[in-house]
Amino acid sequence: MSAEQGIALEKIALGKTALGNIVLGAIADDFTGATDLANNLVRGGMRCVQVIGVPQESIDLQEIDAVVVALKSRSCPAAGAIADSLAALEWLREQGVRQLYFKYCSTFDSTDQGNIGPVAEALLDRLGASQTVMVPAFPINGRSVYQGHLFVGDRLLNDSGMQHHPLNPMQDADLVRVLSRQTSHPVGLLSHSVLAQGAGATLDHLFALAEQGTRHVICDTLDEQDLDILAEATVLMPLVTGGSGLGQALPAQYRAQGWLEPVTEPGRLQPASGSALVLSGSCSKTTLAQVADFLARHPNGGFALDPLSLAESDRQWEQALAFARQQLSEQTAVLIYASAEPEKVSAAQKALGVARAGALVEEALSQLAVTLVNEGVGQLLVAGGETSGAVVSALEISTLRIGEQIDPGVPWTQTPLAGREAPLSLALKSGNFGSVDFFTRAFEVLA
Ligand SMILES: Nc1ncnc2c1ncn2[C@@H]1O[C@H](COP(=O)(O)OP(=O)(O)O)[C@@H](O)[C@H]1O
Ligand SMILES: O=C(O)[C@@H](O)C(=O)COP(=O)(O)O
Repeated sequence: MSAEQGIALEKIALGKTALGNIVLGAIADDFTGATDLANNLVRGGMRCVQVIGVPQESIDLQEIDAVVVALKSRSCPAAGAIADSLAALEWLREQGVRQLYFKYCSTFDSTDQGNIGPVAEALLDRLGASQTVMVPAFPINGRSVYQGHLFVGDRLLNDSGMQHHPLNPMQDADLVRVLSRQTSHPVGLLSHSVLAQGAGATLDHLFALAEQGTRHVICDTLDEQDLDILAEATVLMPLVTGGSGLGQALPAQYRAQGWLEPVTEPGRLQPASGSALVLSGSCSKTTLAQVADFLARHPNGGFALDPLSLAESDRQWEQALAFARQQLSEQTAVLIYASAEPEKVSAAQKALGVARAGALVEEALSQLAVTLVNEGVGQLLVAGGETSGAVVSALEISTLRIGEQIDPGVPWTQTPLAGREAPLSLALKSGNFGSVDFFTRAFEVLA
């Protein structure tokens, strides 16, 4: 980036963001997404803390380079998502962050009603900024964008399994079109042919779009090198948005700006203790394969929950609890899951409604987590973004330190819990992340 471009960028966009010691403040629309971003920042050499919601009390942010505020704002009505995101923005500004990052899903999880467009719009307005980039790509996990179309591996988004998502079925891979349905402002494209010319050409294109009033720019991204170019071009923007991929490239740019000190082992945690439990409310294709792999290894180790039974009475929940207690007392692996194939999910949703079916599952898994953690579970793996949000809220967790990566996008984290001497080790797995043996291998990483 030339000096003129840097100055011009600050002039058109830097707005009123306070400059402080914390380099990056992020607002994540779900809890697994938050740990995914935090994981990449830690791997980039940033000392990072994840807070659950906007902290009500002051927290110690000394020797912290990045703070990720985890919200549950992906699937709620847009007005609530905007209000929560703006509250997070205000809190982060009070901490004096240099750059803001709105983290959403690498599969652009949203509906025509929002929430990505309306939230990005509200954040730009509040910052007095004129433009932001949209970078959902996460190449190491197979998410890439070409001519504005999102791919998962070699499939277009709408053919990747995401078209069956229980809460936000993604039936259009053209992100310019998807986002245009969520905002009244024009949506631009940074195509790969421009990006390939480097950060200078990228910035020129962004400026040209800004002059035409284009506030949101979907960015093509094929690989890690593209992320590096995007990070170089956007390091001075007040607000960037995307999946966690851009977060893996930004720390090097912060170092180049002289904003980061070198640290050793930014992600070291205490040794894990207590028994191990897996709870899964994700119905994503990857999770379904992980559930099947676990059940093949432990034919008697799994208990399936069904929202239709949960709606009738507490009986199935009590059976699940008894099953988990028995398995844990025998120190055998245990998985409680509601994860089901699309046909089964739609049947439950038809009978109960989408929201009620989801809420019943989330409540059942959360209450199992609360009971079993109280009884000695110390290593808890939760699969699913909404599911993780529900479990973490029920456990009244307020902060997470980020530790070792299990697979790209999923680290172990640790949190102190009232009434427990040792911290709880917690892994929050995004639905579509992780290798097929994730439910087994995650605990080997901790051992
Ligand atoms: N069998 C089921 N029928 C209907 N809804 C379900 C079922 N199992 C899980 N759900 C709901 O589907 C949603 C899955 O979303 P989430 O936890 O974010 O998973 P992912 O990370 O795969 O998107 C949750 O709200 C969950 O409660
Ligand atoms: O960016 C991603 O893909 C993840 O960080 C994420 O947000 C996934 O969401 P869930 O699949 O709902 O966990």
